[in-house]
Amino acid sequence: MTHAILFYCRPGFEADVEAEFSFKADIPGKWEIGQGFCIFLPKRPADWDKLYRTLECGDWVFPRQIIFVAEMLDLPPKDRLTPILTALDNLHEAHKGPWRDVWIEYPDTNDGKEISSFSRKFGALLDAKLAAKGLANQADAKARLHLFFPTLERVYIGFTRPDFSVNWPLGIPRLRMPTDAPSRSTLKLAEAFMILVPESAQVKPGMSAVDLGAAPGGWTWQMVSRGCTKIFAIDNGPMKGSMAIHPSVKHLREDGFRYRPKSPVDWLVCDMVEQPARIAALISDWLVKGHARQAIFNFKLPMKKRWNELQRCLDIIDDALDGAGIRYQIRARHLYHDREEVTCYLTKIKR
Ligand SMILES: C[S@@+](CC[C@H](N)C(=O)[O-])C[C@H]1O[C@@H](n2cnc3c(N)ncnc32)[C@H](O)[C@@H]1O
Repeated sequence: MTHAILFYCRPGFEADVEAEFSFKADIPGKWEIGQGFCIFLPKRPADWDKLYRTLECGDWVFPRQIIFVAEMLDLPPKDRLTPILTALDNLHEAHKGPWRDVWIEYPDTNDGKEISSFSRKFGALLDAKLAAKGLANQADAKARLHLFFPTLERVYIGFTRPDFSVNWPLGIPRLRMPTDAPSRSTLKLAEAFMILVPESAQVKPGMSAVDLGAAPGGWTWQMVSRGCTKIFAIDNGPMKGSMAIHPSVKHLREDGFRYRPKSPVDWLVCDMVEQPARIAALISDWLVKGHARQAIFNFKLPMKKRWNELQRCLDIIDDALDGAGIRYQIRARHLYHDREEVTCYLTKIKR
C-alpha cells in the first residue's frame, strides 16, 4: 500500500499548498509537484492515518480538495479497468469500501480537460461494476472513492471522508453566471457566501451594505439579489447595467480608504485592487470602529510567497481586533473563482 496525500489546487498555486502544509502539519516526507495538484509522501504511514482522521479540507486555504491516496498505478493504453478493479480488490481491509460516491478526476488544466470525456465514460463503466458488488452509491458509507488521472497512463486511488472534504468533483463548485450581473466577479462573492458564510449569518431581506471598489457592480448585484435594500457602492469608476439605476443602490464616487458610512451597516464587502496589508488595516478599522459587524473581502496576492503574505495580513487583523478586545472569527479560502487572490469572511463574535 502507498501512503500519499494528494492536493488539488489552481495551477500555479502548488508552492502555496506546500507552504500551508508545512506550516500546519510539519511532518517529515517529500513532495512531488504537478500542475494543478501536488502530492506529499509522508515518511511515516502513521502520519497519513492520523491526518485522514483529523484533517478537514474546508479549514484550509489553498487546497481545493485533499485526498488520501492508497495506490498509484501505471496503466496500459487499452484495458484500464481490469488493473483498477484488481487494485480495488487488493486494498487494505480498512479501505475496501463500500463508498458513498466514486469520482473520476483529473487536473484542472488544458491537458486535464482532454481526460474529462474519458472520465465520463470510464466513470459510468466503473460505477456499474462497483454498484453490482454493492460497493458504490452507498449513502451511509463513511468514505468517497477518488480515482485521479494525472495522465491517461497513470491513476492515483484514494479516499476522502465526506464530512471532512469538499463536496464537488475536482473540488470545484460550479456556479451559473447570472445573465444580468454586470461582471463575472459576481461569482466570487456568490462562492464566498456559499463556502465561507454559515447559514445563520447569510444576508437577510432589508439588510444594508457598503461595497468598496464596487464598479462595474458584480458584487453589488449579489447584495441586491440576496435581499439588501440599501447598498452604498463606492468607486470612482462607473456602475453598469441595472446596478447603475437600481433604487437600492447609491453610487458614491469616493475613495474607498476614506469613506465611512454615517450609521453602521450590516455588511462590508470589498474587492479593491490594493496592497493586501492596506486592505487588512482598512477592514480592521471598520470592525473596530463598529461601522460593520461582518465583512467579505479579498487580498490580492500576485507575489510568490502568498502564504507568508496572508499570515502577515491575518496578523494585522488580529493585532487590531484582539488589541481592541473584540472576539472574532475569520475564514480565508482561495476560491475556485479567485485568481491571484484569497477571499476572507470576518465576523465579530458576541461575548
Ligand atoms: C476588481 S474591481 C471590482 C469589481 C467589482 N467587485 C465587481 O464585482 O464588479 C476593483 C475596483 O476597485 C476600484 N478601486 C480601486 N481603488 C479604489 C479606491 N481607493 N477607492 C474606490 N475604489 C477603488 C477600481 O476602480 C475598480 O473598479
